[in-house]
Amino acid sequence: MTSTVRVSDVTKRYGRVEAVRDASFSLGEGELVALIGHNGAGKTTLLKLMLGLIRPTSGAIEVLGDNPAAGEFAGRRQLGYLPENVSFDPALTGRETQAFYARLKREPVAKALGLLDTVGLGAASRRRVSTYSKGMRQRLGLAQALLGAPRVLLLDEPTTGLDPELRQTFYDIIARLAAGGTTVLLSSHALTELEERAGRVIIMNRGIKVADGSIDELRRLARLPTRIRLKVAGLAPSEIPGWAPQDATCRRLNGHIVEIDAAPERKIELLHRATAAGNAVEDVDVVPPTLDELYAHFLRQSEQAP
Ligand SMILES: Nc1ncnc2c1ncn2[C@@H]1O[C@H](COP(=O)(O)OP(=O)(O)OP(=O)(O)O)[C@@H](O)[C@H]1O
Repeated sequence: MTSTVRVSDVTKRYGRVEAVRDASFSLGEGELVALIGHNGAGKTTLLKLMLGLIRPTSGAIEVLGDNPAAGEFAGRRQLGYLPENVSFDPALTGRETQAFYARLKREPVAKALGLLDTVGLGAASRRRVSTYSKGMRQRLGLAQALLGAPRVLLLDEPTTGLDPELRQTFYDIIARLAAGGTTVLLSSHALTELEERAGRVIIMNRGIKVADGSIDELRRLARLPTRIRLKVAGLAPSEIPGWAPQDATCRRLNGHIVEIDAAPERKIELLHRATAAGNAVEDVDVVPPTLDELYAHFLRQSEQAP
């Protein structure tokens, strides 16, 4: 996979605050990567470094083969950015706004206006931005970020304030871009919606990268238990079935459900036990650790590190 972004041993200090400390990672073509972390974890700082808006205190950044902070950054036209708070001139229409940004980026205006349809703003494009809802302004921001078919797309909390349907449209658009080879990096707090969508997750805590991998890789590393939920007939209200392993945590969820925490390597054995002849198991759900739980785990681990 060709790397489009390389962050090597980057530290960014603001006075005594270390916004980013010793961060290193590469992003590849076609990757859809979520950058997650608490407020102040360093996410926006990383995006600004990649955009060349600020320079690292130490370390090096390369975007599309260039230093983004160098005066003449050739890759800039292939870089799309959606800031956390998009703000546009309220007196301009959607079309006028998009045309303005197209000229700034030296892109053909007609093609740029077509992007308004892509983000579902075609019908509202002749209305003033002052009449747009938050979600519509966010779509306009995305249309602006998509100008010039970027090879790298940086999105700062792009789904905040979007309703579920818009979120779906939004993820469909960026998934299509990633499938076409664009590197998409999005910072977010919305962990549940990222779970099935991000191919890779980078977790930041207090400026430090504390985890980096696909959700499956993070699950393997974290070794958190998988919850096995079984619907068992004929149990008394607080009864735990005799076949449940003594050394595993078991709990009752409601009248019928027994929930067992299974270490990753014991999942299959437990399912065998549960479904062995004679057991009254009527249904089973296997619930692996969620991104929320993985995130909490890696944060805890980094806080406990010496
Ligand atoms: N221009 C600045 N001057 C001084 N400190 C700054 C500046 N920009 C960021 N910081 C500090 O750097 C740290 C990281 O900030 P950053 O904006 O990167 O966090 P973030 O992860 O994007 O947070 P959020 O989720 O709240 O947007 C914070 O402690 C912040 O106060």
